[in-house]
Amino acid sequence: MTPTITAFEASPDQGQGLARDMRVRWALEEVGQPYEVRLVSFKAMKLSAHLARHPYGQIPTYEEGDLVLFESGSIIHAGLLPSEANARARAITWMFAALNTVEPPIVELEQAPFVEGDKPWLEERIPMLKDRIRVRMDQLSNRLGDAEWLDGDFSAGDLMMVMVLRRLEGDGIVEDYPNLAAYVARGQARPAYRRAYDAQLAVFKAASGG
Ligand SMILES: N[C@@H](CCC(=O)N[C@@H](CSCc1ccc([N+](=O)[O-])cc1)C(=O)NCC(=O)O)C(=O)O
Repeated sequence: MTPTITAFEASPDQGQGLARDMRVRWALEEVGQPYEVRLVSFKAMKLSAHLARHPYGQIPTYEEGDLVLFESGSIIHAGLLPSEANARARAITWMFAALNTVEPPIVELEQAPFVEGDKPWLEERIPMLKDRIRVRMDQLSNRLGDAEWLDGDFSAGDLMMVMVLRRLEGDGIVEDYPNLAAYVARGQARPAYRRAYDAQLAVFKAASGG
């Protein structure tokens, strides 16, 4: 049965593959799983039909038969997790590390200008947020060293970590860590990534008449 995911009808990321449907597209492409896409408007995301799929009215969601999932981290195809039990557990560890430890300070930095843009403390807070991110970048860079992926072969842990690090594009932080910049570039060079990126970009181009 072909699964269906949801994605923005017109993504605010201008087709740059930063919205979280990109993670699901990439994972499905990695395992060669064809999928359908239901495009939803911001308005439709908050209506009952979508809220039945996603309690917060967000994207992405994943439907396959009577299975309905939300949370990009959970919608990772079993094919992307190693079959060996310990390696599989470590890949899940790295997924949580990306989503629970590395991504939160990055999202906080990204959101701050929108949420606290008019607050007097913002100017002082931005450097502090960047310092918190750099602590994690230091640790991740030291752990990755000159390895190709975080733990042996490419896994869901790497997919998530690459997508989380991409959220720093334009901040100049990842570029200060050559091994992390090369790690992200390796992820982006994967054929499955390119297919996923091009597919979500095509949606944006169609929506914007591009
Ligand atoms: N924890 C959830 C978070 C889902 C989420 O944040 N979805 C966002 C889109 S991806 C987050 C996102 C949005 C835009 C950009 N961008 O660069 O423009 C990047 C990422 C959404 O639906 N937002 C609409 C809403 O909340 O009403 C997951 O990982 O799936």
